[in-house]
Amino acid sequence: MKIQEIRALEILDSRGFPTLKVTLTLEGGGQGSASVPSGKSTGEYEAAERRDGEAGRHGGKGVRQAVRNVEEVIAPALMGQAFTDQAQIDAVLLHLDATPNKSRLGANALLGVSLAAARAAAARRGLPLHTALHADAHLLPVPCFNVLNGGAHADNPLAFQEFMLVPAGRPTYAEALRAGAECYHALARLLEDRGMSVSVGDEGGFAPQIEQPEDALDLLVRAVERAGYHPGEDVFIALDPAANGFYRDGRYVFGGRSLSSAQLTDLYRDWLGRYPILSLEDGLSEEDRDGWAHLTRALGRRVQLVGDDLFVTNPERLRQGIAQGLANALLVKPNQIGTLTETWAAAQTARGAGYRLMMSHRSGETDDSFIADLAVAMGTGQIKSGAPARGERLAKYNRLLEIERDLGDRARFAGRAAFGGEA
Ligand SMILES: O=C(O)[C@@H](CO)OP(=O)(O)O
Ligand SMILES: [Mg+2]
Repeated sequence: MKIQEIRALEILDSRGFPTLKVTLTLEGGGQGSASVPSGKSTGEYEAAERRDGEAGRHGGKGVRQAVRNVEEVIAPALMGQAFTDQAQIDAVLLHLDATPNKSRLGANALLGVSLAAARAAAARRGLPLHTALHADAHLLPVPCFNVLNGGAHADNPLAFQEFMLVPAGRPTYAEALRAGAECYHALARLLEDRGMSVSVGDEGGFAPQIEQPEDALDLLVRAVERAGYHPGEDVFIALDPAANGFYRDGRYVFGGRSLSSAQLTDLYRDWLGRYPILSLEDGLSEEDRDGWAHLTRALGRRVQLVGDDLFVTNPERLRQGIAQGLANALLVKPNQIGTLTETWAAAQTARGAGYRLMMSHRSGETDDSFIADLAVAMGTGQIKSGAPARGERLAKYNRLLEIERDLGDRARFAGRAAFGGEA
């Protein structure tokens, strides 16, 4: 395939900040577009977004330079060349940028082109994206709904960032989505009954004025029951404390507490006995590698331990972490690394080591649903895309409904097995 044209456009993300959308056209037909998300609680070692120096009229820093890099550097280098596959295109992107963290052209510029190319290639073949990426993909991921927001994603006093409901015990993806939405509404009624705010955070989850993570966990369990589901059978819990956010001078400071790494691990162990928790992401800071090793030894057989900031979807950082016995699952965020090929490589490295995979959105999102198809193509068995409300979150969840319907009898819902462990 030969690339005929690549255009980029500065658009706004779900927080009203600039990001970019790339459209790539192939010679002889086939066009694809992709929009790039943006995180707020970013890991230290994520690939660098290209942002302009000055805050623009949107209040956030623009991506005009990233747009120019797509149109003036990347497009001329790719146009007219014949490519046989995605890996070749991504290799040229890496070569053009030639920095370890994509800071020259910007991981946002590279990813936009990389994903748009995948879409264009699928369109040319007349295939749905998930099928084009992996021919017999048929595993529908368990959706993890972030229904209570804290940390960097909300202005409430809750230090832990994400409290997710995981309807892993439902029979199909569509039933899981329905359960998530019903629990979300039940939670709203519960909060209203208690006179608490139902305003929402960046990912569409509620952000009431609570401070203690245990209060949030209790609310989740009550909401599941109120919606008529069984906690620990139909619906489970996943957490993303995003512990970098409350790590101060070697201690974890939240809700009036100051805990050592070992004490926080003990607290998590206690919660595993009290709440139906299936998954714990970034339970400790990325800097606290000894703590991570201890956490993994202590709880890794009982619960999924996901590395997000810890691994930043980077195959090399993941390899180091695996060698040190850190975590047992990888959070997959394409924009942390910058190309589709490297995202696959990270996922494959994780799989090879027996680590599980959770596909993930960013807190700043667009209506692009690429990660829904990618989750199916990779067979991650898990996806988190925020609350079951707000368009940019539902773009992914609703896309998965279409995929499940289109796969028909071949569709399989990953269910509880996707999380391993005993919980
Ligand atoms: O920490 C996370 O997992 C993400 C997505 O939920 O947040 P952000 O995109 O702000 O890094
Ligand atoms: Mg995270």
